[in-house]
Amino acid sequence: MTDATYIEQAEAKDAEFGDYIELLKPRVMRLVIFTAAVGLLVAPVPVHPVIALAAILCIAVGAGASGALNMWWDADIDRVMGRTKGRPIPSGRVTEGEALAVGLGLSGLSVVMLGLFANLLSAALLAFTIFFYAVVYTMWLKRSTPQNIVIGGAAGAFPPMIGWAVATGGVSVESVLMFALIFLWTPPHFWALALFRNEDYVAAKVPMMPVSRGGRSTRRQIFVYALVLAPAALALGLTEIGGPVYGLTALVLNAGFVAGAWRVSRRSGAAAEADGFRAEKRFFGYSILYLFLHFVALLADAGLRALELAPTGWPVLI
Ligand code: HEM
Ligand SMILES: CC(C)=CCC/C(C)=C/CC/C(C)=C/COP(=O)(O)OP(=O)(O)O
Repeated sequence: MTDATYIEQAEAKDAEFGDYIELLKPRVMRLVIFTAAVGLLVAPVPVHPVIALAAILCIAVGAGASGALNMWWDADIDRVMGRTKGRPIPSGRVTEGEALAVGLGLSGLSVVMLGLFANLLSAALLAFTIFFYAVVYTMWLKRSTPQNIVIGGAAGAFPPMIGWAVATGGVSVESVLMFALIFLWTPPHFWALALFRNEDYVAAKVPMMPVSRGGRSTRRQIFVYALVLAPAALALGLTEIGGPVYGLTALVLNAGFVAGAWRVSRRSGAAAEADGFRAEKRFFGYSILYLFLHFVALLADAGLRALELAPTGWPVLI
């Protein structure tokens, strides 16, 4: 065998592994995993670092597995949409059978391992989250109602609650508010993208809000969700895991989010088309930063408390 053949084989093998990783939707899931990790780390019960790492790995594998199941079921519509037609199944690099096997295998493995490393509640929540995204959202709601991502978005909101359950073995006001933060954030996050990817969803006949109810209604709803999201985000700052960093961060970020949503809500479809959906694209990018920084701020306040540089809770600001 020549050197060139060796190199070709090595490259083909690497590419194959990369395709399986792509099935796990790593770009979206990294923020999901981060929120789960923060849920675990800010809980008022210390977790042994090895258990914490193992649990976060299990949640990451479970999240990836649910992504593979989503890609298996959605292969037909992914083939039609410009954004997704290069994915491993539509482009023929991974078969549907392989994606299903990866999805089911990793789902089972992640749930069992989390049960062994942590506790039953967190494993049950992980199993329910995978089921909710892969079955309730992907197989049922996504193709049947414009409220698909409102209800289905709950799946993306569970991870910090799973992290919290790993540490505490329970559910609390704090974990419910972290859930609410992501749950209420999901519609503005996704509909901003759906506005500038509308043609994809029309072609694939997926009844996303802009397809079913039109741009005007979607823009108005983005603003309404931003208004409801702000108090929920601020309320998290009033709990035991809130603190000065979170309080100030949430104030600034929510003012920006409401302002951005207002701007999007005031634009006509024609104006958006004319400038290439600049405001919608910016708002979508900002939505990701928004969620990331809320969880960074929670982590920072937990750090301050651990160093005994801040008392617990909101009163520190007053
Ligand atoms: C039902 C709920 C959700 C829907 C329908 C949704 C939809 C999407 C879509 C279609 C994209 C574009 C992805 C691409 O270009 O391939 C995206 C991007 C993204 N989403 Fe969401 N999302 C949801 C929930 C979440 C949640 C819960 C998180 C994190 C906690 C999240 C984090 C992200 C991130 C980080 C990106 C950017 C990925 C990149 O860098 O390309 N999403 N989302
Ligand atoms: C722990 C665990 C199981 C976490 C799961 C978290 C979760 C449900 C994240 C959802 C984020 C996501 C990739 C939505 C895409 O929806 P889509 O399928 O409509 O988007 P697509 O068109 O890009 O496939």
